[in-house]
Amino acid sequence: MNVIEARNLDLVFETADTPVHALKGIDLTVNSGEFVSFIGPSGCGKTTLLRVIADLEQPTGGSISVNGMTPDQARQARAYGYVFQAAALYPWRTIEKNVALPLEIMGFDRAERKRRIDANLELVGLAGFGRKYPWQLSGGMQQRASIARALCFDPDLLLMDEPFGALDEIVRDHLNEELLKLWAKTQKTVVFVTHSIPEAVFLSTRIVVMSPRPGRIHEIIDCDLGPDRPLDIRDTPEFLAIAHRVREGLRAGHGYD
Ligand SMILES: Nc1ncnc2c1ncn2[C@@H]1O[C@H](COP(=O)(O)OP(=O)(O)OP(=O)(O)O)[C@@H](O)[C@H]1O
Repeated sequence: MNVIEARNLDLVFETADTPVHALKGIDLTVNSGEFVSFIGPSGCGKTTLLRVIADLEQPTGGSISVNGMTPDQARQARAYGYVFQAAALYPWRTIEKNVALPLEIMGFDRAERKRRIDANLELVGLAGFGRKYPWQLSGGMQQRASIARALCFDPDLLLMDEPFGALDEIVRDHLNEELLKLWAKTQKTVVFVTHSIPEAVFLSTRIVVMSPRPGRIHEIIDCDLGPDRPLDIRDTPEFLAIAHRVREGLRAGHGYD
């Protein structure tokens, strides 16, 4: 089943001076269970495209559906969980209270909230940390908590905007492995924004290479490394060949103007 279907999508931001053509002619289909990454230079529209899927921005042309609905209907049906660049946890709430927030808004009763909080903190490796406050956890743990919050109402689709961009490489590697396991276990569809070629190749089933001004899809690269990907797969010729294709695509799509 198609989870996301974008056709000839356009988005122009009207600004005080010149309009910014953030997305142009985007055609993209994401199928159920895929892990699709958007990669491209800063300002090419990766975040904007993710925000259009999440109904946080309105396209100025073309069409898009999410789970067969408009983005607005999909948002209201809680079709997706969204993970931001920064963990965006409320500092005055404990980790479990932060994870509980969407569940409170959706009206789950106390027992069901507790069941889901425990299950999702366990899933992201934070069992036992529910009573801590965000500032008592490392950056990587805070980002795991924000993933637990996005997963707690069990959406089929996870939208992730550079969730590990601010973390050091060792923590990032570890969370990449954990995310891959979580994806295999839950069978969710993931759309993931990144600047990192190794991260995109390690995680994805397909990589969408974008180019700037206006933001377009330059190329979509299949990443058929199979579901079992230990970190040292990054040293294999297959991995390096895909990384090379992505780098070439980025170079070709970039005007260096
Ligand atoms: N609300 C807005 N108003 C005007 N211009 C905007 C707005 N949001 C984004 N833009 C512009 O649209 C373009 C695409 O931005 P976007 O944040 O999607 O890029 P990106 O590829 O995610 O960048 P980065 O990798 O740096 O996060 C940029 O030129 C940005 O300045």
